Amino acid sequence: MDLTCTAPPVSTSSQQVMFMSGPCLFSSNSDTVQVLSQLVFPGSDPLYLVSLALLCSQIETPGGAEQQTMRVYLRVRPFSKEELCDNEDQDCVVIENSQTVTLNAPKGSATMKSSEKGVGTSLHKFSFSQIFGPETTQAELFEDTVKSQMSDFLDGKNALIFSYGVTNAGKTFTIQGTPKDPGILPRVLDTTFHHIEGNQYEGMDLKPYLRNDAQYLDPDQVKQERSAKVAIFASVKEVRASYPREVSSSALQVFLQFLLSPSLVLASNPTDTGSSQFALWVAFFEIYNECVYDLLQPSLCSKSKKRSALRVCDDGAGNAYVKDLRWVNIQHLGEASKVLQFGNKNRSAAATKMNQSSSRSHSIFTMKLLKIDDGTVRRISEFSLCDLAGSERCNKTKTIGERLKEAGNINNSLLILGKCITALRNNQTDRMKSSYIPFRESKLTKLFQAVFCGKGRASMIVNINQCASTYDETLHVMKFSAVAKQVVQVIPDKPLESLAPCLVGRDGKPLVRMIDNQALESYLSEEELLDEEDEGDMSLLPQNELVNMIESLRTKLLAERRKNLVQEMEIRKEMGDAMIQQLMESEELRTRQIEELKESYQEKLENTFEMYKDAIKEHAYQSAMNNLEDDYVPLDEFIVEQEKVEVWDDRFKRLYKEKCAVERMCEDKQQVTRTKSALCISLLYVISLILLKMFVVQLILSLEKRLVELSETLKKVRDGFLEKSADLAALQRQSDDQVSQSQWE
Ligand SMILES: Nc1ncnc2c1ncn2[C@@H]1O[C@H](COP(=O)(O)OP(=O)(O)OP(=O)(O)O)[C@@H](O)[C@H]1O
Repeated sequence: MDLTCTAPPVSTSSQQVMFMSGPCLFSSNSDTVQVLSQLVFPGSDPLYLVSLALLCSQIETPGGAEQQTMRVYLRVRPFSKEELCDNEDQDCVVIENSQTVTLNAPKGSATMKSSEKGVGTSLHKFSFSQIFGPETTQAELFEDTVKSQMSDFLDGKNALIFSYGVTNAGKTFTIQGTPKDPGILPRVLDTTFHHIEGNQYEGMDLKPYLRNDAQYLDPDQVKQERSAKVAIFASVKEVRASYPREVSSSALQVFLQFLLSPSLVLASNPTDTGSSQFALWVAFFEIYNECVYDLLQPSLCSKSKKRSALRVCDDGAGNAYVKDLRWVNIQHLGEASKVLQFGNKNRSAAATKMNQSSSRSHSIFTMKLLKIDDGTVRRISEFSLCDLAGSERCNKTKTIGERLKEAGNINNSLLILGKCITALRNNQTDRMKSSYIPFRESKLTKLFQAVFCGKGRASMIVNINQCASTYDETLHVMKFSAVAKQVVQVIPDKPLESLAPCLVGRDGKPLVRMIDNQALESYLSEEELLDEEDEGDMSLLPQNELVNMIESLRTKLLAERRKNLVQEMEIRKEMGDAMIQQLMESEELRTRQIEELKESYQEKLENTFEMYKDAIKEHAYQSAMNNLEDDYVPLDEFIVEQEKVEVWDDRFKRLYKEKCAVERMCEDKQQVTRTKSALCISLLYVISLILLKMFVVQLILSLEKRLVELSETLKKVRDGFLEKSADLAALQRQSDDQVSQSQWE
């Protein structure tokens, strides 16, 4: 019986809530799970609750939902010639059997150094769902890994494959391959087209909307879709024309031949498509530095335009989707290859513009298969292939500036992915413990939360190389994958056909919706229906029994509430611890980054200095070379010139000699002059001496004369004195005589 209703503005998932919460699907224990999971992931959708309930309450899976650990495959790529020349082959990776591999630390690796110090071991053993050695072909890998997910996708279930590994380990080769050796993605497309062949919906008026719904397009919108598609394909033609003809055409031919080759179609019987029709829509985007960029936006090709980041939004039912992402309807394999080429071209163009290598971003190619019956979308299944960025850590890579930021973001999103996987695993192993799962902390995990939580099957292909130089990083990748391998996934065995997507119109408002009652019944398990009957019986019980039952239920409820409270407190504490831990880790990371930044600046400075030195040397050399070119003369002219130079040289020498002679003469003359002068000076000196002597003699003579005169004068004075004295004496005597006479008298 078909149930027709005018759907209220709610999404598919909110209708799932109705299905779940009607009959008593969960035991009291699983009710706890529901409360808890709403605490941990507010808005998480009920299908996830089913999976969590299965994990936590150990109850049998209703309707036979399948539980299995996540499939983790290992692919070891062969050595390149250069790597062999560089002595990278040191038996680091030894494949023991199809599921076990041993890693031997090479000399000089950090692991070996730690083991020599007694910390850890140099030998590590890992097991995988399956190991693919260097000789594995792309076809073999596809057969043994993707096939089961491929059938899931065609049966209406979701699938996710992501390739993980260090840079240059072969992730892109595995996902996309090369034109001559196509990888998983072209093979998935090939198989899908083979499956829907003859039943393709050509209307292009039913398009994916939000995460799980579909939108009805009016003729104008269809026209817009067609012209956008034409623009993309036209641009791809231009790309092809820009390559040398023989290369582009032959490579493309091989790729298209591959795509069209029936031999590569899945060996399994394609599911019977009945009268249903199918539409395949694809999107291609990348996450770079925690920003989502659409790789199918034509504007990206123009050099001047800056590409704009898209938002990751919630559809209201806990499902993340990329808002305004371009979805392209593809009708055949040729179109698929063009879309892929266009996206890759955009990716490398953007990478060049931003000076990044494409391996620095996570690229995601998503296909949505719409199953359409009588113009109504019955179900939508999704297949995403995610080529993760290289997993190397920033302490190894010499990262500066933008590189550091990008390495930080890559490491962060991979770290969050790792944390989600670890938390999922922990929650599953210790069911009393519900750790916070940080899906919403990175765009990558936010987008794939639904798949991890039971809305599809995820598998991981771990790519490694065998190089000794990247051993430590490879070991890190292997440890991460060992955790991933333990995650249990709950995959509903039925397609979500009963939860038919909500069909919305141009304005995004829901249109009339059909619900297949048969599918609805098949979705509700026998147990659930029996529960409903039990509920009916209860009303017939006597009043006292009902009162008792209410009492016991109240007691149970109180006990549950108490338990919930304790668990909530534990969760809050764990979340707090996790946040503190994360803060400490990010602090440590920042410190390390600053240290590295310092080191790298130092190194950069030294390099720049060296560069300048080299440039100056180069410049000097170039100038010398240029001068050499400018001054070039033929040999004959050179000899003539040389002879002239010799003549001039002789002349010059002669002149030089003459000049020297003249100089010598001048010098002699000067010498004579100097001698003459010296003689004159001597003569003058002698004359002056003579004159001086004469003057002195004269002086002496005059002094002598004066002395004589003075002596004479003195003599005269003395004589005069003597005379006078004699006179005086005579006078004295006279006087005495006179006195004596007088006395006598
Ligand atoms: N299985 C393989 N067989 C042969 N060649 C391979 C294989 N895997 C990878 N290669 C080659 O190794 C090189 C590196 O591979 P690829 O570019 O896929 O690495 P990657 O991990 O995607 O690197 P990045 O993270 O930098 O994008 C390429 O030249 C590729 O062709």
